[in-house]
Amino acid sequence: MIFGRKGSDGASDPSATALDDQVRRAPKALLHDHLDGGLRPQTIIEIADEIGYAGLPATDADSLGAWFRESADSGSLVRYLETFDHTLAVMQTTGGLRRVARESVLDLATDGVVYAESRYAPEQHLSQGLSLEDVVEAVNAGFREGEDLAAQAGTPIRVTALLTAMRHAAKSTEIAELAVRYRDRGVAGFDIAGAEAGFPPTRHLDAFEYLRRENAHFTIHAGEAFGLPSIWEAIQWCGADRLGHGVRIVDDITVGDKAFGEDVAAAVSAEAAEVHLGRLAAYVRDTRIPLEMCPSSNVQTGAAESVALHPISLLKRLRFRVTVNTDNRLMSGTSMSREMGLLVQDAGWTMEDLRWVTINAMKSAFIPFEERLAIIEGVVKPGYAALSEHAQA
Ligand SMILES: O=c1[nH]cnc2c1ncn2[C@@H]1O[C@H](CO)[C@@H](O)[C@H]1O
Ligand SMILES: [Zn+2]
Repeated sequence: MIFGRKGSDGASDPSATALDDQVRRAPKALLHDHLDGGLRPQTIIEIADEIGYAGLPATDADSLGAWFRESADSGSLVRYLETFDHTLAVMQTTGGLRRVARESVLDLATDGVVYAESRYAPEQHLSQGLSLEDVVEAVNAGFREGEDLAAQAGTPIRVTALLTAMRHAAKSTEIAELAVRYRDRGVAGFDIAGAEAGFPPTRHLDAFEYLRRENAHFTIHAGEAFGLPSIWEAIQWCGADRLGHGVRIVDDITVGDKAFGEDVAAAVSAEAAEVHLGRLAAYVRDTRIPLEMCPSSNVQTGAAESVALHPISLLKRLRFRVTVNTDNRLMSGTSMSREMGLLVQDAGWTMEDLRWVTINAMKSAFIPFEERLAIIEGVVKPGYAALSEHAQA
């Protein structure tokens, strides 16, 4: 049982197990997953041992995994981000990067993910003397190894990298240039991440203008810890193709005569007819800007109250271009199956909803159109069709 559901008598609920199984077997697409937020605890321990890093807060895998989940649970994005010090510490060598990249592909493939964009900030992996190019090439090598092993295991997956620049730093143009240099070699786009408040995306306008001139793709973490101005800048000043999180777009949505936040429980279950979109929310929906939503992560950083009350359910009903993502599998103790299972269990989603968000994600991917279409038509649709035939049999 993936999600740990129990029936009211404490025994396993067989229908829940069947559903878990369906969700796990469904083909899944993932646009927002941080490479440095998805390590196996045991790997962190082993690499730390090899390189002599003595700073880990625990020395057995279970306690270390629990430490990450609990420390990330503070309700503050800034504190959440502090936990990355330990994962970054073991990702400073080509061997470490390659292993982490390979294992992340295998873990995603085992979970039924068929397409993933994995992001990381090359500038955070230079402390032991690697160059930016060394970092990208080590990660790419790990991704290719992971893809080969996953294909051999009968769980094929396509993985591509997004290069992130840290929003508090001043390397975004350099990283954008790196992303363009590697765009035909395993890198599909660019992102900015890190603490949001006080670091608006317009600080990095040069990088975004350069990427647009180069016909390159980028997403921006916006509307997570900070609200509408951040989303507006990301779209209207920077020209983001997609929004990382974007949950706070609901600040521009009213239900009846109330703001979304005034009565969240009523708002998430509102009928479309009662809902009014402000100009920015309408723009995001009209222009089909993809929202990379990460339910568990948002609950941990305080951007949402719970999965049941997460704005994603209203946004889905209003037919925004919603996608479901993991963000940081280690810090949230999660997987794509778990995020989707929670939406089913806590927010009433159906398998049809999961199929819809998966197609949304593939439509919004940064790989070329024909390759996206091949995965939608050749993998996602047949995979869901097989599941429903199996369920009816
Ligand atoms: O949810 C998030 N919001 C903002 N930044 C994040 C989030 N998750 C991870 N990172 C940041 O992105 C870097 C590169 O992967 C991570 O090191 C972390 O600092
Ligand atoms: Zn993120």
